[in-house]
Amino acid sequence: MIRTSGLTRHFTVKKRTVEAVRGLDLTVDEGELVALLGPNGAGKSTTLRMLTTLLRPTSGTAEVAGRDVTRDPRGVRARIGYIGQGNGAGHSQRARDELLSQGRAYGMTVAAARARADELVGSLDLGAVADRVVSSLSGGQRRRLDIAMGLIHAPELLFLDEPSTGLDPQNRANLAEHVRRLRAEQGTTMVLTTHYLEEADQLAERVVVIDHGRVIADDTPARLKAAHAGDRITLEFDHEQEAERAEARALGIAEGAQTERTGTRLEIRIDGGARLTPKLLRGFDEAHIPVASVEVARPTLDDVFLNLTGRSLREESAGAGTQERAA
Ligand SMILES: Nc1ncnc2c1ncn2[C@@H]1O[C@H](COP(=O)(O)OP(=O)(O)OP(=O)(O)O)[C@@H](O)[C@H]1O
Repeated sequence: MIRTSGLTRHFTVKKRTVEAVRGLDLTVDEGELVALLGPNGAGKSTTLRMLTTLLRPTSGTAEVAGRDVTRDPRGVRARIGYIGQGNGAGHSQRARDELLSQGRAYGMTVAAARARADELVGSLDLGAVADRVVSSLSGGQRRRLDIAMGLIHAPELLFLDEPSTGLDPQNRANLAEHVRRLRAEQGTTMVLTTHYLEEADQLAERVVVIDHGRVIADDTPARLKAAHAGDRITLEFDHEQEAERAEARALGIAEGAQTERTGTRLEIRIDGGARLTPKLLRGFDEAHIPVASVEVARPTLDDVFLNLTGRSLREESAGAGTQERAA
């Protein structure tokens, strides 16, 4: 469904070259639900904009839905749906009419557009708001309408750029549920970008981790976590000295463990941490090191990112949005 080779895009900002996407090789098969995950500025939107023909690659090739993005952009556009970041100003049309206009813009007959709009209003749970003007819809409803608009012409492939940005956690979960259902009901191949770790983890069958314009990992969330991150055991002690002794003891018990000590806290990363914890606690007990508290956490995609780059995706996303842009 998508095949890119060495896809690259540079921008020139104040005589400096920004390498937004550098030699991206990506394959997405029919029916997949893939998330491009990365911090702000990683190159996710630029990749999506090249795949949807909104931006010409500097070099490399991309074939989308069987057409080349540079040689046949119209052919690509006819076969895909694209939902960009946010939709700006409110609209004075009713939601259902907006959908019908969109269908007509794609050359559908009134009857076909109406039938398809009804179907999408049903699958995206828009029945209660379909006759309201768009500007009066909530963020979550608006986002669902955006998705319906992107799907009106029944594209084989749907691109969603940061679909849940700006939504509260409940609406985000709700949107994820709708995306999953759409996939199940309509079999549309979907590629979405996100910097929400939980969203990528729960929604996508495959996560492509992008950093500095390159793919640094590409697999199912479960396999990424198994390959790149262990469980995290966090221990608290009453005194720093105890944490120090516990660290030495832990390294003797848990071979291959990675430890990090901050004051009275000791963090241990290791595969199978949950099963190892009782053994560790027995070891500390034997050495007369009293443990104040213990917590075992399964790895997250953030741990994967941390392991691959030495940086946390959470911190990067929190401090987002200060990059320069030019047209
Ligand atoms: N039109 C542009 N002009 C100049 N630089 C740009 C332009 N668009 C993107 N960039 C730069 O390219 C890099 C990648 O940006 P891009 O928007 O693709 O990242 P992203 O991963 O989608 O981030 P976000 O999560 O913030 O949307 C950034 O350094 C950005 O500043």
